[in-house]
Amino acid sequence: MTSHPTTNVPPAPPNAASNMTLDSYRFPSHRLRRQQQEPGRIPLVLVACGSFSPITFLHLRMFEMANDYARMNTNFEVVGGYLSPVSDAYKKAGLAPSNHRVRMCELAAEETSNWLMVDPWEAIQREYSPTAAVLDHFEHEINGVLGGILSADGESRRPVKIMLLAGADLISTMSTPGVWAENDLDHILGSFGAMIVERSGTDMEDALAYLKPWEENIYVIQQMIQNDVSSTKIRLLLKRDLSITYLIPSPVIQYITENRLYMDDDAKSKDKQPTSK
Ligand SMILES: Nc1ncnc2c1ncn2[C@@H]1O[C@H](COP(=O)(O)OP(=O)(O)OP(=O)(O)O)[C@@H](O)[C@H]1O
Ligand SMILES: NC(=O)c1ccc[n+]([C@@H]2O[C@H](COP(=O)(O)O)[C@@H](O)[C@H]2O)c1
Repeated sequence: MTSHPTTNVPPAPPNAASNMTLDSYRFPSHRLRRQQQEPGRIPLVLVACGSFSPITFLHLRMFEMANDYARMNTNFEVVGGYLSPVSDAYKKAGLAPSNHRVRMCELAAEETSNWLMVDPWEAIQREYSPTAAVLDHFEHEINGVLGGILSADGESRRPVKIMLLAGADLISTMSTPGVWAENDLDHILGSFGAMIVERSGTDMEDALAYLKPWEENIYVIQQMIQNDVSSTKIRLLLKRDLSITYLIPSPVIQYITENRLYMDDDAKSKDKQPTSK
């Protein structure tokens, strides 16, 4: 008995993020709002950096929570949201090959949302890109190459604020010596800013204590419905041959099944070919 979908995952279109290489890379902007809808607000793009091995509903929920938070509590207008999977050079335990992680993020974004996108730029780099460099890349693409966004009255162009979207566990690593360069912290939290989703197991006050100099640029989002699904727990269930249905999007489950991901520790490093199914 299975509640998994039985149809095959569709192949990615040729111009999809998951088919891009360093040579063919183009910044995905198909869902980026090109004109503001609300005059007087500051246009905002949210960028979530992470392993996404695999992507879960909580990763997707973070964007919805941040969008609600921005609308209700700030003067920002969210005009786009990006998932930026880390490159294979990160070498974290449980990291499936980047082509698979990008495709899973793409399936999740395309199938469950009308505003989220996946940027494969970080994932396809041979070297690891620190988060500050990833945010610089978004700044360059959105405000440099695309020239920002058209104002609501259509009469001028405005720069878009780029902000990191992360869970509290990530922000708590910022006070761990040696994990983040001091300059990078200042660049991320001083120039860009961050929206932080609380996470059980992380004390928000402790996590923020070290980050006082930048507190005006840090927005803390409480989860009204606690969800502590994590990629680690999903991988654990898969290894034990237990169901992951209703924890991650069904096309992603289907993709994992078809590509036999997370079956054992070797599987992640062996199959580096993009799926052609
Ligand atoms: N349950 C959760 N609550 C709040 N934030 C979360 C949750 N799960 C993931 N995040 C955040 O999502 C971002 C991407 O994280 P990542 O892909 O490393 O996910 P993860 O589920 O924590 O992974 P792993 O279990 O492999 O360490 C991070 O900023 C992380 O803090
Ligand atoms: N120095 C840095 O820029 C730095 C340090 C730790 C984590 N990160 C980023 O945070 C994200 C999540 O990392 P973890 O899965 O290790 O929590 C990744 O995208 C990673 O690149 C960046």
